[in-house]
Amino acid sequence: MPKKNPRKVLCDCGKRFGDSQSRSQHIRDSPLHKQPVVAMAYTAAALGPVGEVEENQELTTSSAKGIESVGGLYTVKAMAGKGKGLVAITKIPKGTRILSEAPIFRVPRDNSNINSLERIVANEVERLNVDQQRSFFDLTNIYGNAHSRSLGIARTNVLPLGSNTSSGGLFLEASLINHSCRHNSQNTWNENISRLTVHALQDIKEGEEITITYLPTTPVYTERQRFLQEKFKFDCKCELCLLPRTERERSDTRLREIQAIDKAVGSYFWGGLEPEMALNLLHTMFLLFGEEGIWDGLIPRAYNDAYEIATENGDKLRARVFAQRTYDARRLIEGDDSPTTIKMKRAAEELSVETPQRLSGTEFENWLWMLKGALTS
Ligand SMILES: C[S@@+](CC[C@H](N)C(=O)[O-])C[C@H]1O[C@@H](n2cnc3c(N)ncnc32)[C@H](O)[C@@H]1O
Repeated sequence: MPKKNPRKVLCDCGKRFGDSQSRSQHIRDSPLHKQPVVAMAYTAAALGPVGEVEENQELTTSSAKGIESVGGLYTVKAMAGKGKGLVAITKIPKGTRILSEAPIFRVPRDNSNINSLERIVANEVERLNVDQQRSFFDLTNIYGNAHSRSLGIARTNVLPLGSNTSSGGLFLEASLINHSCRHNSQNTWNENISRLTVHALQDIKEGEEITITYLPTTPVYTERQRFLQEKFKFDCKCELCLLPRTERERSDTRLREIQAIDKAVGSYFWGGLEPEMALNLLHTMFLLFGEEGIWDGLIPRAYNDAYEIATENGDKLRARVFAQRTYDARRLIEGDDSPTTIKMKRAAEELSVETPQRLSGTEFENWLWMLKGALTS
């Protein structure tokens, strides 16, 4: 595949850059990518009590207004050491939309002026109806007396309304979803329906807790613990963090490798890498995702990178396959109605070229990722 001139790079968040700043560098540095919740300076505040409820006690049903618990798939329960959480009351197949919820109000995520934010939140809370106010004041506040109770609750619970916006939303039910570094679900803001959706990333068993990630990227163990303690005031004891030391170190090595590949692929877009090498690296990244049990938004993102590499090099055959894979992965995580899913569906349809029919299985994958020894198309 001949190398074309470097062009401007488009990040997931919509930002373009034409200089030597790699996409992954931007992701690391950008506050939009860094802050999954209200983005403000960390304030050392006393911990609000989480978990003042009897363990495993069923607490509410998803009857709060504006929430679609799609088919009554979960209930709210007290989770040991975590406060409340959502638990599946039936088997939830991979790709299922578990929840679709409108925010009760929106707040800026990057407002560093606490006084102004206090006023915004106070006004929004005052506008809520009595039921909503009751549910709002039932949410966790990890900031203790550092702010007004309303602002503390907002800062603890606000979720981002997309990755290319500085706006956050307060959700009465999605806010009850706890974190796991090996999360089984993903939250996404769907601009087309103006709702936050939560989709199952894998089959979830009846009785299993529904979890999302609060992490902005895929950091190693010590970085994860530091971030979660600083921003959310808890020590993570998820399946990944509780691995025996040697397994945890192996996981950290894989995560570092994923980060390094992400950075290297970012450098492709400004001319720092040959396309064959970029695709080879992305192939390795997918192997690492599999070993590490990563099924979230990193999957469509990596396929999208491969799609852009192929497109940029005029390689319609591969671009068609990668567009289809990006679309399939987005659909699982965000549903058919999300703007990014719809965009990738169109991209795949527009590339109506035939893929090499004579190849299948490993041979096809070797060709697709331009691995050594692959048959040329
Ligand atoms: C947005 S709230 C989630 C719902 C919360 N459990 C509740 O009862 O309202 C975030 C807070 O929940 C708790 N939390 C979330 N995930 C946790 C986990 N994996 N382990 C311990 N606490 C967790 C932490 O106190 C965190 O600051």
